[in-house]
Amino acid sequence: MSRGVNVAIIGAGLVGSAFINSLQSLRLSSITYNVILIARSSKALVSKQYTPLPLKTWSSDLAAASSSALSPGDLAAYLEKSPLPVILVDNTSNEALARVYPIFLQQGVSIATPNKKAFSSELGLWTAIFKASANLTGDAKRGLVYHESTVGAGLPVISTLKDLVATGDEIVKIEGIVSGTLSYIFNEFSTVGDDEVKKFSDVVMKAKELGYTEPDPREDLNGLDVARKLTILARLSGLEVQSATSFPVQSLIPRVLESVEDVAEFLTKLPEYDAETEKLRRDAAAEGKVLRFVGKVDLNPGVSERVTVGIEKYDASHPFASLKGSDNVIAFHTKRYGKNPLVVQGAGAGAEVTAMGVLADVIKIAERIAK
Ligand SMILES: NC(=O)C1=CN([C@@H]2O[C@H](COP(=O)(O)OP(=O)(O)OC[C@H]3O[C@@H](n4cnc5c(N)ncnc54)[C@H](OP(=O)(O)O)[C@@H]3O)[C@@H](O)[C@H]2O)C=CC1
Ligand SMILES: N[C@@H](CC=O)C(=O)O
Ligand code: NA
Repeated sequence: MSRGVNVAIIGAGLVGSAFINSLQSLRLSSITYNVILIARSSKALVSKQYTPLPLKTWSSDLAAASSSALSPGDLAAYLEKSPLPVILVDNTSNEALARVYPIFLQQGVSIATPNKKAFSSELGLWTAIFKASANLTGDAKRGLVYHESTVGAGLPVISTLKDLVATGDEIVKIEGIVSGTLSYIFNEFSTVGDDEVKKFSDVVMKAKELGYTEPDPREDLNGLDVARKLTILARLSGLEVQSATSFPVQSLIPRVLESVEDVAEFLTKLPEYDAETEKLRRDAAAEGKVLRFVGKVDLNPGVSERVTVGIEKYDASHPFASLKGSDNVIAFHTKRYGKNPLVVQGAGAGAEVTAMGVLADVIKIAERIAK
């Protein structure tokens, strides 16, 4: 007899839509995935009897839905009564939802998510999440939490790091380009040869159009998105990083625009400050170098700043200089791998590759909990 899980999907934007489409085309699965809830910020489709929602028409059904989005409390009450094990798929970047993960996990709801907020806010939330989960406790009444797409989208970054640590390897240093947006921006803006010089603000707009940026692109430009990812990598490596703002992070937001509240106004004004980034690009080019936005976790003894995030200059011959598109590259320097780091590279942003990571997590959870 086939086993099944119920799936509740919060967030149906770029990643959420791609996730629902990928879920529909799942093949060769012995597990049935019943979607019982799909919500965006103002609307929700909810199956009151926990029967599967029809997925072919989900988008128009959601647009026509009369229910407003559920509060985290109402969502928890609804999921608690599910007759099958439940996986909550959080495809938002909402912090309030991330903060109630411990409650969902305690009541047995598992979570798969690309939302970095839960894992990169204060250390207490990270600890509460894993204490409440079955990941650490092994308590089958609790939920599991998987978050591969929080770093490097669908690239196997989190799973690789967890495997290294679980098998007793020692992390020495992790170094990489972990923002699809900033990778794309600098790969286009600061190129080897620099034949055709592009405006920084034009490339930012293009990255937004391509769906690489956070819902608010300033979270990419101010370095916070990279800082959040580095916080996650550092914590998984054993460093008790207090928060994503507890180490040096370089921002690319012009100081004068820091106080602008509205995103649209910010993007309209950004071209007025192109000269600042253009100078950085030209100075690097004069040394035969390119600019790249890099994050590092350094566990070598004696290093004072364990985690750093910012612009670095690289020779044209360096592997970071020849990255393409939104590619991420993450080098794991470990005791076992010695002088040649384990390197993971490929598209690190975009709806399809991010949804792939989330769906792979959902499958891993379902294989453990389906009934
Ligand atoms: N895009 C990418 O390449 C990658 C994204 N991620 C992460 O994936 C997540 C989603 O990103 P993306 O799809 O690009 O973002 P979008 O802005 O396209 O989608 C976000 C969705 O979340 C919904 N939402 C926000 N708050 C709530 C809420 N309180 N209740 C219900 N729904 C809510 C929005 O509703 P509404 O439609 O009404 O606005 C929207 O549908 C983010 O955490 C991001 O960091 C991770 C890796 C790569
Ligand atoms: N905005 C992020 C999306 C993935 O986390 C990025 O550009 O990498
Ligand atoms: Na990943």
